[in-house]
Amino acid sequence: MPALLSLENVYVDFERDGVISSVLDNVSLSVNTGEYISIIGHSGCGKSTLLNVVAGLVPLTLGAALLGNKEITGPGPDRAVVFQNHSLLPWMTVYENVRLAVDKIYGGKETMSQLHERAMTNLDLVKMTHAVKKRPGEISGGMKQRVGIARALAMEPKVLLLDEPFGALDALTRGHLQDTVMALHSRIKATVLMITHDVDEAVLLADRVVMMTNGPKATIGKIVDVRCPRPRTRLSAFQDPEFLRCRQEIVAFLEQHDKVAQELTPA
Ligand SMILES: Nc1ncnc2c1ncn2[C@@H]1O[C@H](COP(=O)(O)OP(=O)(O)OP(=O)(O)O)[C@@H](O)[C@H]1O
Repeated sequence: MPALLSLENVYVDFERDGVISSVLDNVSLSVNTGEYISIIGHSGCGKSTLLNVVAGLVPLTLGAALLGNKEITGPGPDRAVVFQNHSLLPWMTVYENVRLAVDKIYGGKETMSQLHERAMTNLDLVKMTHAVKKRPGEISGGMKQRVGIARALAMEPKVLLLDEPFGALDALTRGHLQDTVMALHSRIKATVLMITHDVDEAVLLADRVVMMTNGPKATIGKIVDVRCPRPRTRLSAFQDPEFLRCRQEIVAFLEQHDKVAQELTPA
């Protein structure tokens, strides 16, 4: 089966005040339909840059990024991004925030009741129909992330891009949202690329964990296949030797690439 998404020898350089910095150096990755990929690596290595390449927000310096055999040349409705800091429009209700995305993509092609149905179905998927009339300022951080995910899902993207989607949440809310995303992934067979700093989260959710080397000139250092059976629960995963094997491999990789700790260790 051909890959849904392929990054082929991707290089990204940024230029600031005439100084060029090479952030990504020869990154290649193929992602199949329905796969859940976690991306982990030390701060500043280039994870968001990689995600932004797929989102079409960052141009490549060299190489190719293909989605369904078509070159990615800019943002498009086939890719939806959920950021860490929920980017809901504060003056709109929960419903209006989701409906806006629905109208943008399906407006003019579907009836009003179909558009309404789309917004409500996706709010129902993330269990937020009780708060449709509330504004973002009136709901919790976890709820805002749920709405952000509903808005992204409502676009029916080929790929869902999650940039540290649970990073700003407390542990309990984070756990609930991880469960929601796991359930959604198995239910709608979404293809997901998720950035996280949390090793357990990376393993729990993913089919493969992509580990990036430190920048500048970051690349993919290692990929771990997570063979824990699905559906997964936190409890079953944490007792699964396969989960622990993956966890150990990632922690070892991150420690090996931990520049800060190495700088702090006396010679
Ligand atoms: N538009 C840009 N122009 C110039 N430099 C940039 C730009 N975007 C990112 N960078 C630089 O590229 C490097 C990688 O940034 P990026 O945000 O991709 O890393 P990250 O791994 O996602 O970081 P974190 O884990 O801290 O969120 C950083 O040094 C950053 O300053």
